[in-house]
Amino acid sequence: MPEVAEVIVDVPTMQTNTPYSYLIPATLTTPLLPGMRVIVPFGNGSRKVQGFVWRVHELVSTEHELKTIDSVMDLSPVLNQELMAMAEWLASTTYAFTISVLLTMLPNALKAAYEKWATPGEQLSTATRQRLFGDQSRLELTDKLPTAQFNELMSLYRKHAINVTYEVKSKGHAKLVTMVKPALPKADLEAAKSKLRVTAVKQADLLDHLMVQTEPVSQPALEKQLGVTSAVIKGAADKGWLTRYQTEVYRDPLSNAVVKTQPLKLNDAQQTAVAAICRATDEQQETTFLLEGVTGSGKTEVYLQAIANALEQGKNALMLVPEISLTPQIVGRVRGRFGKAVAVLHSGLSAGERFDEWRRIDRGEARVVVGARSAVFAPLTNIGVIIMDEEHEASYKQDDNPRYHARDVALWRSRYHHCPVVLGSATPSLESRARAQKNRYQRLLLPTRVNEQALPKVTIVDMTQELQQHAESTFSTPLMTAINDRLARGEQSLLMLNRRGFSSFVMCRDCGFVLKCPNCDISLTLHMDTHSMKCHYCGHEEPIPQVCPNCHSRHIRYYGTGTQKVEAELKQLLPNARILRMDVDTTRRKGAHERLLRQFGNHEADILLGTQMIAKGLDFPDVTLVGVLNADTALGMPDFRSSERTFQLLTQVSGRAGRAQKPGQVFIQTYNPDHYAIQLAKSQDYERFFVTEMKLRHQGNYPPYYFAVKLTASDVEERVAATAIHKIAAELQAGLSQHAIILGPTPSAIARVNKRYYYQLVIKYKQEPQLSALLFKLLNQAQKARKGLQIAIDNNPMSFM
Ligand SMILES: Nc1ncnc2c1ncn2[C@@H]1O[C@H](COP(=O)(O)OP(=O)(O)OP(=O)(O)O)[C@@H](O)[C@H]1O
Ligand SMILES: [Zn+2]
Ligand SMILES: [Zn+2]
Repeated sequence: MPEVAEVIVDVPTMQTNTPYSYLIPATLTTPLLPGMRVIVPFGNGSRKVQGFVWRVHELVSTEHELKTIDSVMDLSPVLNQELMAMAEWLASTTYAFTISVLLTMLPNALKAAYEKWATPGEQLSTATRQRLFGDQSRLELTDKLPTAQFNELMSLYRKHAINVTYEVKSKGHAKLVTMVKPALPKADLEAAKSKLRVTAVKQADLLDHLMVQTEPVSQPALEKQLGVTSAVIKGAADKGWLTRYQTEVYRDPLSNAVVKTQPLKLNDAQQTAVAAICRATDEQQETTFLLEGVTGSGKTEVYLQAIANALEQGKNALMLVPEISLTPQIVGRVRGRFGKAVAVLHSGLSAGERFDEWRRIDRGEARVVVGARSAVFAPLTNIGVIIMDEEHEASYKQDDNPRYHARDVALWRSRYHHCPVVLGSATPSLESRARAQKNRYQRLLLPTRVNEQALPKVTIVDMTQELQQHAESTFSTPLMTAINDRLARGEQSLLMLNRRGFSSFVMCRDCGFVLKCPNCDISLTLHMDTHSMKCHYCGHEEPIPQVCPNCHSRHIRYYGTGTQKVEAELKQLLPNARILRMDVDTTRRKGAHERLLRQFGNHEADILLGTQMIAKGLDFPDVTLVGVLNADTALGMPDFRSSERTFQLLTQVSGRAGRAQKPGQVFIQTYNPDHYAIQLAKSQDYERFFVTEMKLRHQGNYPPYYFAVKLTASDVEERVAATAIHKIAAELQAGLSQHAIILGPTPSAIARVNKRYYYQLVIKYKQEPQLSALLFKLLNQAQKARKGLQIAIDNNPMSFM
């Protein structure tokens, strides 16, 4: 009986959740399973696309004239049963298309790259053919072709004078290394050596080595060890002395040696927490724990011992941390405890490294996975515990399709594997803390720092008063005094510049003109390192203007407080201090982040000046001072979460001070000294903040009291986007209950990005059983209504902006 595969195809311009059916070729000998990648013909003509087998069924009589699968890319599924089941759930809860969910789960190396090839058609004249193709039978259509040639080929294509074919290329490839082993017994090698000319020293060395070599070694290692060239090895292979073969090796992203560590003796609170988590692992309970521990309370040690227990039970463990490349310290700690059993997944790896780590997990060779957001899709089986460090971090939510939150995926996997999840933080998200209040999550507390060290003393500096004394300075007198004290004592300081929504720009003093991006409604940012103006949204770049483009005045000035500018000011104030700067510019190169932290850890600098990057996870014993240069930037955002963000950030960064023997001190510079988020960050009183903020959320009908969905319509024509969002608003009004609240429609906070206009609305609701179906209906309608109009749905958005 012929079989049919239902395939989710990868056609970006034609989004659909419906699988397409294809005949499975009778010649295929291995079974075709869900989760395997295939190449299938699509549409008219010879276009080929990649797809994922979704289901397989027997051919039924109603299915005729099905196309046949072209080829199968995998011998076994690249997405296992768990991930395929999850994809269906994730697509429906994030309002994403199944294909984008499937692709998100895979490492980049397994995503298809498409190549376009042009071949001459029948109607093409010989002269044109000769001019365009020369002696070649086909040409690859890439943007590397000269524009004129590319355009000519395209117009010929429209006239059917040439054909265009698509080919699917898989980028994933294993790294191979040549191995060498002796091919003859010792006596024969001995005999070969005796026949050598006396001048053949290298060959003699090689034979000596082969006589004692017991294990295969890699050819490059052997060449290096004996100081011979590859020609010598090849010659030896030709003579039959040795055998060479290729074997697969993994690219190791963490070649640096790590120090092996032993479990620490836990304090009572840690002990209670570890015991509760271990019991849930052992009894296969899907408990969600909220591990609420002040900064420096030893949460990491709790994670490590919970993981150790899972491994002892023969199970595996998943540990999520925010933006892992930013916290090499944490990776070091996990590796130090579990060594080679650890795989690391994060965006700082090369595609090849990531692919190799992924395969080590897939093959069961790595038993502990540490990674950032997308590591939540690691193909780990038999999970015994899932850990999510700094669970309140916004980076766990993906702000692109599919707009998933890693916490939701972690909870789904815990139900699938019947294992506990540990959500850890010094400042839990309001949502999680509220669930603990209702006993949906089990709360575990680490109320004090290890060794009973006190939390650092926090001083609030009122910048409105400071400003009256010395107008131009970023640094207040008390903070400057404290920094000088640290320099005198040989202790270290962290200085944080809060850069969210805040950067250097150029303004004309005569007419007030601000240089803006031609594609987006946002001012361009000044970058001194590249001497250019850049758009942070679309990447547009242009030279720094010398005269005002508007009034031609020469009085054009730099504004704002970029980290570079603050660094320059600091150097002037403290010429003898050694300063390291950490921001997007100084950490762009691979490994730069790690290097900066290592230098700081080795006391090669007195001051680490950085953006939010330095706020979390760092554990340096000699840091006794933390300075926050501008606490207010997040507070100024018109968003319901701005107080929560501010409180979290200030508490986290304060927690970097005084973590070992020496007590810590913190200075927070602010223009809103009386704001409750700043006052409560001063006392580092999370529980009071929780109660205060919950009251306000209750009054304003905000999450976690209400659920929220944000809808955005965008188009290259403003009118189209605006009409679409108003139409959607009307349908929602009609389809939802009276209790649902719709905010908007309004233009989005940044109304134009990359030449597209954005309009949005937010739905707040408590219970709307119809909502999900209605949203899917609206999504499909809009997609059909006009090509290019895009509707994005963000379920539980991180912000309403
Ligand atoms: N039981 C223990 N005995 C001795 N030292 C410990 C113990 N537990 C943890 N520590 C040490 O205390 C320090 C702080 O611990 P850790 O970094 O895990 O805190 P944390 O709770 O994750 O803090 P943060 O939220 O600020 O990142 C670390 O240097 C760690 O090695
Ligand atoms: Zn732009
Ligand atoms: Zn001007």
